[in-house]
Amino acid sequence: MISIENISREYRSKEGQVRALSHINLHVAEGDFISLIGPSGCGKSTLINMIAGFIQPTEGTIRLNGKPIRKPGPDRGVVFQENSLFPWMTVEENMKLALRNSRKAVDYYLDIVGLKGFHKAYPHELSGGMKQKVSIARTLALSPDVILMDEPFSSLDEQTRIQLDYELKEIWEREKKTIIFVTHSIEEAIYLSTKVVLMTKRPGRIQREWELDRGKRWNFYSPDMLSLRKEMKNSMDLCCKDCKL
Ligand SMILES: Nc1ncnc2c1ncn2[C@@H]1O[C@H](COP(=O)(O)OP(=O)(O)OP(=O)(O)O)[C@@H](O)[C@H]1O
Repeated sequence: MISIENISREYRSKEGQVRALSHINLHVAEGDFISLIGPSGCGKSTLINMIAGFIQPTEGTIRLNGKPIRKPGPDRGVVFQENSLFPWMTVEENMKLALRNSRKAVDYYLDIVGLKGFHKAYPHELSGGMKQKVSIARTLALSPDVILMDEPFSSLDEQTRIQLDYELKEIWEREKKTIIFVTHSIEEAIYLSTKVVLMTKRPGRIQREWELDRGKRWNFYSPDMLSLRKEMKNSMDLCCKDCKL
């Protein structure tokens, strides 16, 4: 579905050229849940922003269903870390912006994220987790081919994040979505993904990929989670001795 072919990206800044990503190759199949992990500044957001079409690669091509990505489009939905709702609009109004006023679709997708009955609430009346659920509902309602999520739960407390991870996994399974997800949490990546991709420190390259069992029910504190976490952490320490995740 998505083919990332030999992508590199440089930025021009006051300090000169910054090479953020170098020769990234990755294939995402329909129904995959891919998590990108790696040290701060390794280019995870850069990669997501290129798939979204917000920025262009310096070298290489990204294709969606065979066509090169040149700009943003409705075939890709993006969920950001926070603050993507208009504060002066109710939940329903925020969603209708995306949905061209379909009340039925608002009801359907609010129900999916467990926010039935919150139509008339304003963002300031919702918790952080609920706001992120509205952002997810709005993105789902657009029926994109792929959903790009850049640290969507990182501003939430741990308990809420674990709850939203659980709900996102249910939604992904039920709605059969393709998701690319950026996180700093190895456990979250293992819990959610069909594939975890570890990137090196800048310039970001792919260090290692782990294919995970699609149907597995992970427990955050079970021995298999802890041993895989350790393996991933060791790989990361090897590729960037002085970085922290
Ligand atoms: N607009 C820009 N201009 C110049 N440099 C940039 C720009 N955007 C990103 N960079 C640099 O590119 C590198 C990759 O940044 P990016 O935000 O993609 O990393 P990241 O892995 O998502 O980081 P984090 O985990 O901290 O969110 C960083 O060194 C960053 O400083």
